Order: sequence, then C-alpha cells, then structure tokens
Amino acid sequence: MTDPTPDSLVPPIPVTLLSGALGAGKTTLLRELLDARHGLKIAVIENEFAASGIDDQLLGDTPVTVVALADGCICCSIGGDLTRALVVLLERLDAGELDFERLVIECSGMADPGPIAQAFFAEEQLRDRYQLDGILTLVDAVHAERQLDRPLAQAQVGFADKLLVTKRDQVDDARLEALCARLARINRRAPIVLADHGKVPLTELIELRGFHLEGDPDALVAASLIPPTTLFTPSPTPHRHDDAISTLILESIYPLDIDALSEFMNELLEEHGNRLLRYKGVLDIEGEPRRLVFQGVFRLYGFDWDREWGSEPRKSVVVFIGEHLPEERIRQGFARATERRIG
Ligand SMILES: Nc1nc2c(ncn2[C@@H]2O[C@H](COP(=O)(O)OP(=O)(O)OP(=O)(O)O)[C@@H](O)[C@H]2O)c(=O)[nH]1
Repeated sequence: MTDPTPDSLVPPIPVTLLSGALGAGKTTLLRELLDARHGLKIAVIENEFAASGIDDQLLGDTPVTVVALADGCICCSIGGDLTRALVVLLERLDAGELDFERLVIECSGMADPGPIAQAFFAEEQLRDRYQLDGILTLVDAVHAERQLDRPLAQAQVGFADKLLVTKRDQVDDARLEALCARLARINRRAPIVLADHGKVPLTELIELRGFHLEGDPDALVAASLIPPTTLFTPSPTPHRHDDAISTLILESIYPLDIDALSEFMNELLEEHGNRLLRYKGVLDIEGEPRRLVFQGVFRLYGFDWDREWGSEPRKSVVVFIGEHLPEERIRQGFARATERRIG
C-alpha cells in the first residue's frame, strides 16, 4: 500500500447514477460519455454487466471485478453488492492500483434508484469519500407512456435530478410534448433534456449538485410554467392526475418557527418518510440571518445553515416528490410553523 492521503484532505469523488427503464438508452449514453474527449478519469459500476455490452469477456467470478476501459476509465461489475464494490474501488484507489476522479453507476432497468442513493448516506466511509452528484433518469420517448404506468418507472423519474429523453427521433412533436408535460407533473424539480443517441453535452451530465445543501430558493425548481402554491392557499383543489408519484412545491414569504418546523418534519418523516422520494428546501427562519437548507431521500435527510440572505428577498421554498404525497398534511405543517411565529 502506498501512504494514503488522510481522508479529510481528499475531495469526495462525485458520483452519477444513471437510471431508466430497460432499453431506455443508458448504455448508449454511457458509451458516448466514456468515448468523449473530456480528459476525465471515470470509473463505472455496472449492475448488469453481461447485459451492458461493454465487454462480456470481462465478467469474473469474484463479486467485484474491476477492469480497464478505453481512455483510462475503469469498469466494475458488482455481483449485486454495491457497497462492496464502492469500498473495493476506494481500496484500489488508495493503493494506487486505480486512478479515477468520478464514478458513474449504471443502474439496472429494474432498479429503484432510491436504495442505491441511500447507500451513499448510510455508511460513514462512503459518506466521506463519495459525494452523490446527481441521478440522471433516461426516459424512452417511444415506450415511456406505457412504462410510466408502472410504479418503478415513475419512481425512476421521481428520483431524478435531470431527465434525459431518448429516441426523440422516433416520435412526433405532439407526443414528445405530452410526455414532457407528464414528466414535469411527476418531477417538477428535474430539467428535461433531449438525448439523441446518447449525445448530451457533458455539462448537462455532471456538476448537478443534486444532493448538495445550497441556498437559492429559485434554483430548487426546474424552469416550470406551473407556479408554486403559497403556504396560505386555503384548501386548494387537489391536483388530479393518474400518476402515483408527483411533486408538491410550496413557497412562502413568511418566516418559519424553527421548533415548530422540526417538530413537523419529524412527524412527517415518521409517518410518511418511506413515500418521500426526494425533498429539498431553502427556508427563511425567524430571527436568523442565514438560510436553512435541507434535502433528503426517504427518512434520511440533512440540513445546514447556508449563507446569509443579505439584500436578497427572504422566502422559503420546499419541494417534495413522493408517492401519494400527503399534500394537505405538508401544507398544513408548514403553515402551522409560520402561524406559531405569528402567534
Ligand atoms: N432511435 C434511437 N435509438 C436509440 C436512442 N438512444 C438509444 N437508442 C437505441 O435503443 C436501444 C437500447 O439502448 P441501450 O443503450 O442498450 O439501453 P439500456 O437502457 O442500456 O438498456 P438495458 O441495459 O437493457 O436496460 C439500442 O438499440 C440503442 O441504439 C435514440 O436517441 N434514438
């Protein structure tokens, strides 16, 4: 072993999860990414090695097989044990046997990205050494309409920081527009980008900072024509559509009481945490010059004080993406946290 640099001095390795239904175009995108002349050393974890077509000859008997790809990238088959693969990559990196600066995990078409994302928060070593940068979900424009009737496909969309619509060349404008509208209802946080045979500018794929705690309230929501609902809208008409997974965005100009808010968040996560795929917020807390930012996946969440509001207008924005979201409950919880302050 070479002398490892202390963990605290090593910047975490950014990780991108590639998700999407079978045949959505994940491998096509991955190949384009690996072939592009960006000079990045990318490690890849495949959880469907044989199906990936990257190189079927590389399958080994050990649970984790790490192989060299073109351009100095490496590929790692995981035999189902993601945590083990992540640890082995670190061990080999620290030992100087491998060299990479980013990691891409291609999830199987049947995988729910939620538990995969959770692996990066659950274990201390993984939390310290890796930083989940973003979840990219590929959506097959030809088959999405039917695929999205299944909960798994909706969850893959719901978890995404960005949605990449593939096979645009196979559908007309009307169909594409209808699909994008549906995707935006399920996940209003994720920008939608078209991927033509896997060709997407690198800037759309990396540095998404989807799991970072950052405090720009307006940046929480993808450019969307649907306005957020203010916290004080009384009994709004529930948004009706057939998809089980949807987005709720709340916005308020009234500061929140931190005690009431944390009480409410604890209750919400206790009662409904397993249905909350992704949630993020930038909050204006009464009496506090800094913004409070939080983000989470299911019951795992983090929060932090971010920069001061300064001269920027103070406001709170929260975004919840979940299955059968308890919209009224969330709305009331946040409204109560402002009422308590008002007295
Ligand atoms: N027409 C068209 N075909 C595409 C596009 N992107 C990918 N494909 C094709 O779609 C098929 C499936 O693509 P893959 O990249 O293998 O999809 P995948 O998501 O990795 O598939 P699994 O590993 O089975 O989940 C291939 O034949 C690709 O060439 C696109 O933008 N347009």
